[in-house]
Amino acid sequence: MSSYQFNTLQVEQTGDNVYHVQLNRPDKRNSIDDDMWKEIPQCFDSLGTDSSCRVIILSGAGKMFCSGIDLSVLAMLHDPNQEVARRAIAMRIAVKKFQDTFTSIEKCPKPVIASIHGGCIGAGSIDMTSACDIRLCSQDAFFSIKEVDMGLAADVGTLQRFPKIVGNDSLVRELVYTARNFSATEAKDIGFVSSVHADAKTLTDASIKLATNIASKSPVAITGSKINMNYSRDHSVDEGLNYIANWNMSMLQSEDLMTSVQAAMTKTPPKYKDL
Ligand SMILES: CC/C=C\C=C\CC(=O)SCCNC(=O)CCNC(=O)[C@H](O)C(C)(C)COP(=O)(O)OP(=O)(O)OC[C@H]1O[C@@H](n2cnc3c(N)ncnc32)[C@H](O)[C@@H]1OP(=O)(O)O
Repeated sequence: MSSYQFNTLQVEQTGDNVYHVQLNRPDKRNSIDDDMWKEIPQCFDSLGTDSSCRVIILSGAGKMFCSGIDLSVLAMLHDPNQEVARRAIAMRIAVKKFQDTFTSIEKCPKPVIASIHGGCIGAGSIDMTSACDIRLCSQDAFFSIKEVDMGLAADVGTLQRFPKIVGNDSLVRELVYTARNFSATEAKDIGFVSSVHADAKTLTDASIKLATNIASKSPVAITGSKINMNYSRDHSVDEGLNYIANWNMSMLQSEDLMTSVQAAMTKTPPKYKDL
């Protein structure tokens, strides 16, 4: 039995150093209720410091990946008994907490692969998966930046992360303003997902294969790459170069470097210690 126990997430180790986190409210299409908002950061914070974990796969149980925020959570945000300023301050705290949920995925020092099948809607779509490192999907996947249809501007990551991934401002605005569904093929064409697989089974197999490959690499190199790519996305080239120079003044002294060089010279597969 997994040592990770949650109400809304199922976590299991699937092979060497690879963990699989499933959103697990299939009857409610994995919509994100209060528990799930809280448990996602608990889960990713714990896996981030678990030395047996090098790569994480994130998927949804049942018919689809995720149908966004649980609509009852959205409805409950209004407290008519509070006066406007107190209500606004409470709302800000709530939004920041929701944001922190997905930021925990981005801040997790292990690569996270989103494995998306079926619907990927609203908070569970671009918001959550833009915070992941890599996205794979099945042919039946469809995506929608649904927020404007709920009467709100997306506020938990889409408007900040998605444009930097896709790099097509015109299309991003079209998808945000229309909330229209877009297909797996379109997601691949715009560079949001890296590959499309025939069905959920082949998607899972491909996700595990990719995760296993990454998990076989030096964990020092992988975590350093993630942290530095995240930093560089939000800073100038000069600042990014400075950051990696400071990072590598210690990390280049890792035994992983010698292990890798030796493995290359002797043509044997390298074996790295857990972090
Ligand atoms: C501060 C704000 C922070 C974040 C804001 C985020 C905004 C968003 O996330 S916007 C997106 C909101 N989500 C939606 O609008 C999706 C609504 N659901 C649907 O359109 C459909 O259910 C579907 C996802 C397309 C799935 O259709 P289908 O497969 O036919 O299943 P259903 O029979 O419709 O649903 C089964 C069961 O699940 C419940 N459910 C589905 N989605 C949600 C949801 N988002 N919230 C709560 N419940 C949901 C649905 O009610 C059914 O429940 P029963 O009890 O079986 O009736």
